[in-house]
Amino acid sequence: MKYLGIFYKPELFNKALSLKNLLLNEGYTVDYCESSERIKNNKVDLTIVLGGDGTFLKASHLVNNPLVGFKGGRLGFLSSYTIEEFDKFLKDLKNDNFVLDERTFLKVSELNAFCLNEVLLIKDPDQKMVDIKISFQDGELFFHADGIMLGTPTGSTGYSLSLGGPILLPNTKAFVITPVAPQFLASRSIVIPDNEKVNIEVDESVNLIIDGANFGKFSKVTVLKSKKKISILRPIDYDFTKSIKEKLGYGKKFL
Ligand SMILES: NC(=O)c1ccc[n+]([C@@H]2O[C@H](COP(=O)([O-])OP(=O)(O)OC[C@H]3O[C@@H](n4cnc5c(N)ncnc54)[C@H](O)[C@@H]3O)[C@@H](O)[C@H]2O)c1
Ligand SMILES: Nc1ncnc2c1ncn2[C@@H]1O[C@H](COP(=O)(O)OP(=O)(O)OP(=O)(O)O)[C@@H](O)[C@H]1O
Repeated sequence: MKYLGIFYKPELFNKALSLKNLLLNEGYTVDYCESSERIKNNKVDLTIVLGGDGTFLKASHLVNNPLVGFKGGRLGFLSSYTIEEFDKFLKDLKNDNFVLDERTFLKVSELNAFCLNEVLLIKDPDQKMVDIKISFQDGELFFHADGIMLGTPTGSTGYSLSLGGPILLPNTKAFVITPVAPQFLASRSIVIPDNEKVNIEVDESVNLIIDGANFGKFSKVTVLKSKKKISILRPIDYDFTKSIKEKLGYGKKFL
C-alpha cells in the first residue's frame, strides 16, 4: 500500500499532521490529509481515520477503499489502533501484517443512502406511540412502539445493543430488527437473513436516522443490503471477541 489518505476529527489536526510527516519520511505518498467531505470517492490504497466511531462512520460513507481507524475519541469500538500506536501501525504497514475485516452496508432505497450501523425510524419525544408494520419475504410483523431499528452486524454493538439487541459476529449474514420502547414485554429483537428486502411502514411521519444522522420525516422506507462494502484493516492479532471484552466488558473472564 503506497498511496494513503488521512481523514481526521477536526480536534486531531496536529495528530494528523504528525502522522502525515511520519508517512512521508517512510516514503509513502499521502494524497490527502482532510477533515472535510472532500475525500469523497478518492482512489487511495488506504484511508487512515483519526477519531472515534463517529469519524469512522463518516469516512465509511465517503470512501470505498480499505479503512483503518485510530481511536481518538471515547470508545473507538471500530478502531484498530489507538492514537498512540503510529509506530506499531507503520511496522504492520511495512510488513503487510494485516487481516481484512469486510463489512456490509444497508441501503435506504428512497434516499440511496448507505449505513454501516443502523437505520432507525423514531418518533419525536412529544409524538404519541406509533403503529409500525414490517414486511419482508418471510411475512410481516406489527409493533406499537416509539420506533423501529434495522441494524447490521457492525451496528449490533452500537445503538442496537443499548436497546437490548443481540451481538452479531461481524461476518454474520443477518440483520437485526429491534423495536424501540415497544408496548408489551413480548417485543424483542428478531434476526433475519441479510438477503431480505425490508419494507417499513409507520402510521405517522417519524424521524429517519441513518448512522446517527437525521434525514427528516418519513412514514415508509425500504431497506436492503447494499452492494457497497468496506474492508477494515486489522492487525494480524486482532479478534472481535477481544474488542467486545475490552470495549464492552462482554464475555470477560473475571475470576
Ligand atoms: N444509546 C446509544 O447507545 C446510542 C444512541 C445514539 C447513537 N448511538 C450510536 O452512535 C452511532 C453514531 O456514532 P457517533 O459517534 O456519531 O454518535 P455518538 O457520539 O452519539 O456516539 C454514540 C456511541 O456509540 C458508539 N458506537 C457507534 N458505533 C458503534 C458500533 N458499531 N459499535 C459499538 N459502539 C458504537 C460510539 O463510540 C459512541 O460511544 C449510531 O450509528 C448509533 O449506533 C448509540
Ligand atoms: N471529520 C469530521 N468533520 C466533522 N465532524 C466530525 C468529524 N469527525 C467527527 N466529527 C464529529 O465529532 C463527533 C465526535 O466524533 P467521534 O464520534 O469520532 O468521537 P467520540 O464520540 O469522542 O468517540 P466515539 O464515537 O468512539 O465514542 C461526532 O458527532 C462526529 O460527527
